[in-house]
Amino acid sequence: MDHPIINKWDDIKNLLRYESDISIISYKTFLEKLEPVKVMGDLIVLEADDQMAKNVIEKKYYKSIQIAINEVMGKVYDIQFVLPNQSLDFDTKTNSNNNLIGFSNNNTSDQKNLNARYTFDTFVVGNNNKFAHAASLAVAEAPAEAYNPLFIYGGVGLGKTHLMHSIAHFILDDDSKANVLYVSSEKFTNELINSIRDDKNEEFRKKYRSIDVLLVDDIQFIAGKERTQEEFFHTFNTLYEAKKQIIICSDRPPKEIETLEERLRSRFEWGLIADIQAPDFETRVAILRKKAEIENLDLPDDVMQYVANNVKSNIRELEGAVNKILAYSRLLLPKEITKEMAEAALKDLISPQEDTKVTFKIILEIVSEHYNVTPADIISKKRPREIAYPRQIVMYLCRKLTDMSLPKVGEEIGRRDHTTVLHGYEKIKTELVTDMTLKNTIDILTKKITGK
Ligand SMILES: Nc1ncnc2c1ncn2[C@@H]1O[C@H](COP(=O)(O)OP(=O)(O)OP(=O)(O)O)[C@@H](O)[C@H]1O
Repeated sequence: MDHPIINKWDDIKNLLRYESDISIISYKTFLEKLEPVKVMGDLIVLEADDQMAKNVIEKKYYKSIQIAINEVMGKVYDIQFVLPNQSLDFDTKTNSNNNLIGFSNNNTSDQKNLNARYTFDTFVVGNNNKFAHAASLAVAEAPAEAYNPLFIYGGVGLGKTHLMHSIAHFILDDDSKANVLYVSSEKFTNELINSIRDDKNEEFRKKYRSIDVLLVDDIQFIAGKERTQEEFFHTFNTLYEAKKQIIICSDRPPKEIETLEERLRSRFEWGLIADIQAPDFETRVAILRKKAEIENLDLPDDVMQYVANNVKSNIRELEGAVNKILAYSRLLLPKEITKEMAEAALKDLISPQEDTKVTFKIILEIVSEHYNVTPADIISKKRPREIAYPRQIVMYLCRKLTDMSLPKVGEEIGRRDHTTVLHGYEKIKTELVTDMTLKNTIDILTKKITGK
């Protein structure tokens, strides 16, 4: 496996060993042999020594491990534990879209490319999402019979992906052999580009046209891409005519996706369109309560209300706020979470936003998340390609999207010599002329950064 966590695994283990409340005997008995075997988006798979250790770790140490990982990697991951005999078929391929780093499990790797936490059970239903939730459940219970296609739209971080994964899990729980495929439109586009490049168009078609349930996330990104739209149109028709279920997500309704071909737009409107709005205060508190329950956290009511009152429009940020409070509480004594502590932990998050201008920090965060490296890695001196490359992308995007001078970008990124920044910028610019996959990725990153 090729992922930054490998180099940092000893630091994580040291935190568990020396800085947590875990006794040295427990550490040696259960945790010492724990090793990362795969990282997939926000999910880390850890291999436990044996069944007994796995059971105990799952029950008692999940949170401590998650916090230690967060402290070292600067990101909260979900964790899944496996046993050595559950070994999977490894490769070192990076799937930039789903951040799949680690194993490919033959034909089922895409099916497994689902976040185990995103199920109907963990989804809180409120006024903002009850229609989309009901529609998703109906589709999950009767694929291709209830509504086809199902088109879900809503703003950033409001639960569209969570609902899509819930549908996929529900269908797979019912029939583990169902051919369910979840992809983002970025992955669809990149696979198409690669299949054309490698003369494997037939394989691509075969893969996408033999699916029982196709879930495509962020469809708005295919707008303006003629060849992708053409291919998706035929995929859609083939599946639809074969009575297979199609579920599509977007940040806006079909009629507002500019440069989307009319024939696709009308197809997206054939079935049911359901929207998700920002949650109201009560739903935000209910989501926090659910998170506390699932993760066994002791979050006092006044803390939940403080967070819900201040983080309003994005559930990912709501969760991020809780994770920040947890990380903060771990560093301080007493560890008991209070409203004062929450205020201190969230002061950067909650202080009035300067403006919506594109900043270095936004570029850094979005690029690191996309390439599954930490912001700290990007501004470090490390040189492996999986870090150096996203660093060059950050340099490129800073030049393209901000008015920062070369020396200023150099300063932010920890390079005194601004010619390094110029070199990074020029390199990506040159590659963009011939590399369509990179172009697609840059387009998507730009849209995420600028919100346009
Ligand atoms: N109703 C909900 N109940 C519980 N958790 C939720 C709910 N809605 C969203 N979340 C959580 O918020 C986070 C963001 O959700 P998700 O990734 O599904 O958003 P999204 O709409 O797909 O965002 P994007 O537009 O960025 O792709 C996830 O961790 C998800 O579990």
